[in-house]
Amino acid sequence: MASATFLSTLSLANKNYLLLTPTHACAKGYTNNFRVSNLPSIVVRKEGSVRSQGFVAMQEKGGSTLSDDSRTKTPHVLTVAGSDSGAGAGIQADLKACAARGVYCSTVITALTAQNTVGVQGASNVPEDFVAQQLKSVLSDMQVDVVKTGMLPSVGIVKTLCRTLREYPVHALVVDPVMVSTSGDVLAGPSILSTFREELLPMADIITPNLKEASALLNGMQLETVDDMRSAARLLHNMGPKNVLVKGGDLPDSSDAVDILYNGHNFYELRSPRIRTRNTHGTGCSLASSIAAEVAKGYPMLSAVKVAKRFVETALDYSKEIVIGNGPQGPFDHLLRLKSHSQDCHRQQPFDPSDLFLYAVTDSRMNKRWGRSIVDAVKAAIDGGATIIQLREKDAETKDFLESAKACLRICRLHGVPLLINDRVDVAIACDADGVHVGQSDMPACVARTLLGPEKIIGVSCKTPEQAEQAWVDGADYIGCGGVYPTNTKENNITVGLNGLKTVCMASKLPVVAIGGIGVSNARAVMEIRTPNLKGVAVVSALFDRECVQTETRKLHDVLLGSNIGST
Ligand SMILES: Cc1ncc(COP(=O)(O)OP(=O)(O)O)c(N)n1
Ligand SMILES: Cc1ncsc1CCOP(=O)(O)O
Ligand SMILES: [Mg+2]
Repeated sequence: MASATFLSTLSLANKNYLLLTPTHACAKGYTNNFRVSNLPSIVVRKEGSVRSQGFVAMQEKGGSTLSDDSRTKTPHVLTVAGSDSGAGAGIQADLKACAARGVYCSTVITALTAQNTVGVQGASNVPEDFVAQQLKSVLSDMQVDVVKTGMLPSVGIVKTLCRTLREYPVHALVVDPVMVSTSGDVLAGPSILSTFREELLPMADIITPNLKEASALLNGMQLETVDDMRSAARLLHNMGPKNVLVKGGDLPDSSDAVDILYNGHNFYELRSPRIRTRNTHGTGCSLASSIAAEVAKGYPMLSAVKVAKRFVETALDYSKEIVIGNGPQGPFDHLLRLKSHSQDCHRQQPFDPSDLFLYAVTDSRMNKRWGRSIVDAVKAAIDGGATIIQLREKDAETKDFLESAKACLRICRLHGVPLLINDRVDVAIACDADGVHVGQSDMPACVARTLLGPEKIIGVSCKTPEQAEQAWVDGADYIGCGGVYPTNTKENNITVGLNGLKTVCMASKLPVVAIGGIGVSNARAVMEIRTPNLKGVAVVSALFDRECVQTETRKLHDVLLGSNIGST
């Protein structure tokens, strides 16, 4: 029994853990995973001088152990690097990469560079003692899991870093041996090489040189083939780092990007198609930071490198057309969003409840019956005055649905009409639709919100005030209430009538659109229930089970305008 050794219990992720001092743990020989009474496993590690003032608990996680304290389980990377005023590389890239990978990132700045997409116009080193002060501030206070290094512009700064890391050991050290910027400007001169070799590399868990850096560290060795990269990785490994990733991005005549990872036992050739883009500034920093982030989360090195490489490739691919700066090497977008924002047709307006005014909901069977494509149906509805479109394609194959959705989205964006997808949150994400509509037995709105993010529109079908309240709590933007009248479009649908609609409207904190059996003949009666949050009508058959969608939409539009309600 360990009852005499534990001081208290620690709650992490709703589980209780025993908390032991390093002294107790070591006295008991608890230097590895163990199980005490009915509490879950804990690993306790004896720490260096600063950490031993507190208690360091380490949660068992697939055999991998990372430090943590009782206040937070956030993985933490400290980047020690230079600032890039253009924000494509350096500290700024590291912060964005870590944020994108969901890891906290603190920063020690070693140099300021005046830099843009053209090149480096100036650089000013931070004094060594101030680098030391920054390191101490972070490492003496925060539980850093992984230190990642970038631009280390002087021998003194490298030595300061190594000294501080011996004083404040961390779980892992990722060294990106930055020497020359992508524009060809020197960021750390040759004088630094021997200190790298003798002091920093032996402490590293991984180093990530590109061909030029690997060659510089190996006294100018020529690196032109994948075999050369393997030889370089082996020679660099002899200098002491646990892993070496030689990046072959500059390898001539290769349609693939080939990197070689060597851990002293095995070589891994990591190949991926080369992404043709000018926006590659900061890829090295971002890759190293992403590796650090994955290691901080507890991944083994091979997985960390694979995930990091995939992340950077995806970001490059998403960003291949963005235009930032006039120089030859632009930055890329770590958060994978700039691409869609940069498109002229991106929906720029937030959700406007008045968009619910004339809500056209497509139906694949009706379109088939009338021999029209979904795209033609959507075009006609917009031409007739529809103010929002929902694709409700119950029978479509996913691949076809996605293609149609993309085509419809282009039309909707041209006309400033929001496009929502019924039921299929996956399709909405894949085509970057403006939102989704979900029913009571579809994906819960709160889950859809998590997947779609804060900006997308989410509608929920509600027949009762309780459901309307839940939709509000779940973060929906509007509710659809019906069937107001009997309908053949949706099987076994309960009709709530005008009274049911009114009851839900009165209770709802969200704007409401009425649905079910609504058309030219009864739309006015629906709008005349006169509750302020009833904003419009959603219609399927009265628009799409007709010969001319545009004419029917136009007629309904006129009726709604005539009712003069809900249009503001
Ligand atoms: C605007 C609007 N309101 C209600 C519905 C119905 O959604 P749901 O209850 O999920 O039923 P299906 O449409 O999926 O059969 C809707 N689609 N749109
Ligand atoms: C999808 C749906 N949800 C409640 S009623 C309904 C069908 C509406 O179709 P129609 O407008 O043809 O009655
Ligand atoms: Mg549904």
